[in-house]
Amino acid sequence: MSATTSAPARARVSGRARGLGRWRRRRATATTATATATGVDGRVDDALDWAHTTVMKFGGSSLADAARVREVGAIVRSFPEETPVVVLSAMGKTTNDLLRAGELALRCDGDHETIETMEPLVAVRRLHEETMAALGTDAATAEEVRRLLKKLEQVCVGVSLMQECTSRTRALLVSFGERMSTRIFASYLRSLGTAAEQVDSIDDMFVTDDVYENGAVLDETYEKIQARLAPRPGQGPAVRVVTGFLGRGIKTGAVCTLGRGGSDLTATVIGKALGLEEVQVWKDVDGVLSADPREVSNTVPMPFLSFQEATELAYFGAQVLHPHSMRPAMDSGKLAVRVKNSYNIRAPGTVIGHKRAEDLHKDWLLTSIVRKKNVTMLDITSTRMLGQYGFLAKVFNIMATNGISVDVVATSEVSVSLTLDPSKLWERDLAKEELEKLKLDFENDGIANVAVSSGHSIISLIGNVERNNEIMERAFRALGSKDIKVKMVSQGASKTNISLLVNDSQGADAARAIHAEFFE
Ligand SMILES: Nc1ncnc2c1ncn2[C@@H]1O[C@H](COP(=O)(O)OP(=O)(O)O)[C@@H](O)[C@H]1O
Ligand SMILES: N[C@@H](CC(=O)OP(=O)(O)O)C(=O)O
Repeated sequence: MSATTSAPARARVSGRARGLGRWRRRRATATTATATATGVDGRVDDALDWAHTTVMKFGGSSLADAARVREVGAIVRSFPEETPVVVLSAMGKTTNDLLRAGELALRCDGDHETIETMEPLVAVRRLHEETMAALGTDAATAEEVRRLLKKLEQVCVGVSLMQECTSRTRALLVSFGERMSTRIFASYLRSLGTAAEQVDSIDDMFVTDDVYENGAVLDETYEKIQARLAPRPGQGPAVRVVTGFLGRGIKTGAVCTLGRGGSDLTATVIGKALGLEEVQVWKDVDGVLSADPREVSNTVPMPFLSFQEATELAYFGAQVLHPHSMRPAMDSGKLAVRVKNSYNIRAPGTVIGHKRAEDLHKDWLLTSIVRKKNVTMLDITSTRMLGQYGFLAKVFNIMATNGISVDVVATSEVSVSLTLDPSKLWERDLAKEELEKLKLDFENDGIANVAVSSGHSIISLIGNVERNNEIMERAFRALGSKDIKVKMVSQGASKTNISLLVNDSQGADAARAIHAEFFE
């Protein structure tokens, strides 16, 4: 990475370096991985050395506008001894705007002018134009970004003419966000004298199955990343600025996303592919917090989380991490994930790894409280007699044939209560249809009677396996004091997570009461 730094940037970076000093010194000795990589021609190349590579992911919250892009540039350049791979999400709320543009286009009649002036498209264009103007983006990049903006408009015209916005189209629409942010950022780094190259992850790199808006990353991706990011003979090191969130479907060749928040997963997949020891995920909070800060005040950051805790937390609804993003790190055996705050770079952040460090948190009880809203519960009661075997097998078989995933389960011999993953039921009509079919499947087979109720919250308590009795006792005391009724309790075999079901209307109060009991 080039050492050329403008005066203001240098001042900022050196100020920060004091705060980052200890962490960086430790990183310098820790990051000595030498990966065995496969070359472009498929040859295994033992000489490839990723020792000076790190992966840094910045989400939309870190890239809200030109000022934030400058800050992110300063962070990237404050690791002069390394050549990072930078993974970026779309700027600010661009992904949401692009989805809204698709929806609105459906209500237009294909008229170019109406599409061009649609509010979400105007917002996307304005944000990217203003950012480029403020950063002095080079002419070639600005032209490329404008070409993308034009193409985006054409896709919206297509949606309004065809009068359909399919999952495949939505994936294509949102891809413009990451394709623009990475180009603008790479150009900005170059303008500061840092060699940088934009890389499209949809361009022979991330291969997914063909689930357009929630693609699973396929194994061939790992070799492709090594080939794509390998240093090129005769070229000096350059920061690679890679689009997060995106891949290409293996059969259709269509642009696919890795699901909302999927750039975290892009980063850990790259970290595993390059055999690294740490991936940094930069957010707008001081790490993984004890609860959602938008709902609970006085939250505190967790210094350490195990992969299992982080996965449970993400799966049960904490927006801070993508639910699948821990898997590549877990599989790699040596990769840790560090969550840092791009707005407060001195905060140590959260390290997510295999082992809880002995000296941290000896007395820890509860790690985090997560609330998942809008949950539907099924109460399934067997119509057969006690002792009937195979009841649960039949229940889960019916769930599987209906393609509905289950979150939390509590059973007795003749009945089972379970909650359904709300992401599966996000369209109202579909939810109704799916639920009715599900009920019929149970009742037609004469297996069970089903009662469906919605509007629940799952409060998940991620905590210390050894001290579950204490967690339960104190949580129930806190809920009791606020008169909050618990409708279902479930504790997984892993015991990392205790789940309590309450009414949505009491969900936020429940999270606050439990948080106050354990953290305040
Ligand atoms: N337990 C939690 N810890 C930290 N942040 C959380 C938690 N639960 C919810 N959040 C929210 O997640 C946000 C960060 O995630 P996200 O918006 O996806 O970041 P980014 O866009 O930078 O990837 C925070 O601003 C915070 O409001
Ligand atoms: N831009 C995508 C992908 C992503 O990871 O975003 P973020 O890092 O801002 O959560 C989204 O909004 O889902």
